[in-house]
Amino acid sequence: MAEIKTALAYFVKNLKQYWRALFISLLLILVATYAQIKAPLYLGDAISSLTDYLVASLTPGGHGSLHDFYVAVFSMIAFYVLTEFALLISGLMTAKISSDSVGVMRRGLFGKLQKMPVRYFDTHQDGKVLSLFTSDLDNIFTAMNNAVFQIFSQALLFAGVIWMMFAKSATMAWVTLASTPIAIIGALLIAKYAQVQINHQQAATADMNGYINEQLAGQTVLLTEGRQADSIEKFEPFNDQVRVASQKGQFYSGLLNPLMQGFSLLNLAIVIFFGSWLVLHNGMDKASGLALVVVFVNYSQQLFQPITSLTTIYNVLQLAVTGANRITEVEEEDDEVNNGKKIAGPLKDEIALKHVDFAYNPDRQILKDVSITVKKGQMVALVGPTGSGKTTVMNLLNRFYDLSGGEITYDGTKLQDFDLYSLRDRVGIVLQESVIFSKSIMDNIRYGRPDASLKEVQEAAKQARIHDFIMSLPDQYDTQISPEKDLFSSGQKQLLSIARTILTDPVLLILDEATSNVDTVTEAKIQEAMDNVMANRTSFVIAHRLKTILSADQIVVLKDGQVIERGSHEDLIKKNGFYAELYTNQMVFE
Ligand SMILES: Nc1ncnc2c1ncn2[C@@H]1O[C@H](COP(=O)(O)OP(=O)(O)OP(=O)(O)O)[C@@H](O)[C@H]1O
Repeated sequence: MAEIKTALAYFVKNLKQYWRALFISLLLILVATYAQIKAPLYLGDAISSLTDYLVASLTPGGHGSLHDFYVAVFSMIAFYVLTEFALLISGLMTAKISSDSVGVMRRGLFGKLQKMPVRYFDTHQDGKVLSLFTSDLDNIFTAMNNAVFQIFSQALLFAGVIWMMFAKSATMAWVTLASTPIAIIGALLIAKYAQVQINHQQAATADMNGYINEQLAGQTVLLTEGRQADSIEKFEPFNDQVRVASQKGQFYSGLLNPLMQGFSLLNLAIVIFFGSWLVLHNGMDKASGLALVVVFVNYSQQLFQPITSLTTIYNVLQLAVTGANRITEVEEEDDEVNNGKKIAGPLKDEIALKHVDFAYNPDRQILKDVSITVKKGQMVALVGPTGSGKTTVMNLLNRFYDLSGGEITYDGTKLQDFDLYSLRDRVGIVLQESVIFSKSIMDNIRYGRPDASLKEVQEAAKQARIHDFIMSLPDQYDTQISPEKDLFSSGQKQLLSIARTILTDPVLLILDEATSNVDTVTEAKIQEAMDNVMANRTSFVIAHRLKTILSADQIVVLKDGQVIERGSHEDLIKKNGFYAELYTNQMVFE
């Protein structure tokens, strides 16, 4: 019940701006339903007036008139045309309302994701976040487009037909309704079984997608290790699960229509048989009797249409309710906290981490009492074994997470006191894994400063040592990059992100040195590019190749989240501790 309440609240929120169109659309359905249940009455009139005419014509000396017959036939046609016309317009309006409102929902969800803290993306699989857009919003669209209005129109039709039948003849109405309870129970049972199978099918598909995702992500390892046959063999059970579940789902859903057809025919037989019997034994005149049976034959068919539709819709609605609940869950997540009012300006003095403690999860502390000060224009290098917390320090400087203890200050002001976006505007980050967007090279470089001119972009690319490569491409800076057209090696991608960072001219630079194996020429270029971007800039560098940080003003050695040594390269070598050992080991392999 709570699920339905949440889903309703979500729909009301996103549909309220369309209330006028919705109202007109529902009104049209009302008109269509009224015309649809009214039309059989004119069919009855037509038959009875035709019968009267025939009887009169066959009586010697009598002559009948076809006037009433024509009126009835034209009225019937007019009502059927009205039905279809109103349904057509309402259908078109529904399609527009559904696509517009799902567009609003999509925009709302996408906007919400942009405001989420990094922690949310750490703890949620990309595939699951994406399925909110692909699967959940699609289910909502299907439900809105096909189901929501159908419920209204079919429920109205069902009630209207029953009302009309009783208005016309209560006895015949009871005869027509006699078999419907069994039909409704049968339809509900089938819908319930079909739902169970659809749930199985969805779960099996999610498992299979997870497996495919993992295998595709690890394709290179899979090929190198020659595990293709094993990968295919392990895929089979997942595939089988989906196949069996979808077969069963289709079987139960497929049963519904024939079963309802069967009930409808049975009902038709009852109506014709008992109807004729009643007419014959109730002393009704033949013309009216015949007309009454024909009218009820029509109603009996109209009665079964809503039962079939409503049970088919049930499954569609179920999926939409689940989708709306999943999206609401995301929308209710807290936004990234941004209470600070101060606007970060150019750095005057220093950035300092003071006794910083931090944990991603409460049960495991990552940083313990870390203190680092970097003066304006200085370069601090962070070194340490893998998992020692280097990237974590960088994440905190950009306020991707809040601290558990201690503080980080920017010219003496705590990071929380700054407006988050102004702070991040001042910070430039070059990550190990460079991010490239499906845009032109030009737009990729000026991603952080979309108004930059070609000259400025080229200057940044020159400093980043990637300009010559770009100029060697046929479309140069207009070259479009896409996942299918991966022109850059990982080293070149890092040069491109260095160019992007140079262009934004950040006050504080965070640089995570690429660990990927790049050739020596590219490595030298990366080094030059890094030197260029760091020149006269306050910077934090995570260094993996220690020879790149020999000139750092301060080297901070982290181990298990704690600072164990600090000083210049010479100081640390003299100290002959952890850093000296690390350095000596690397030099042996260089
Ligand atoms: N988002 C996260 N959620 C939970 N734990 C995390 C998260 N990111 C990192 N950790 C954990 O924090 C610890 C420090 O990780 P971090 O990435 O800061 O190390 P690092 O020194 O940068 O390592 P590397 O040199 O391998 O990049 C690791 O034990 C890691 O498992």
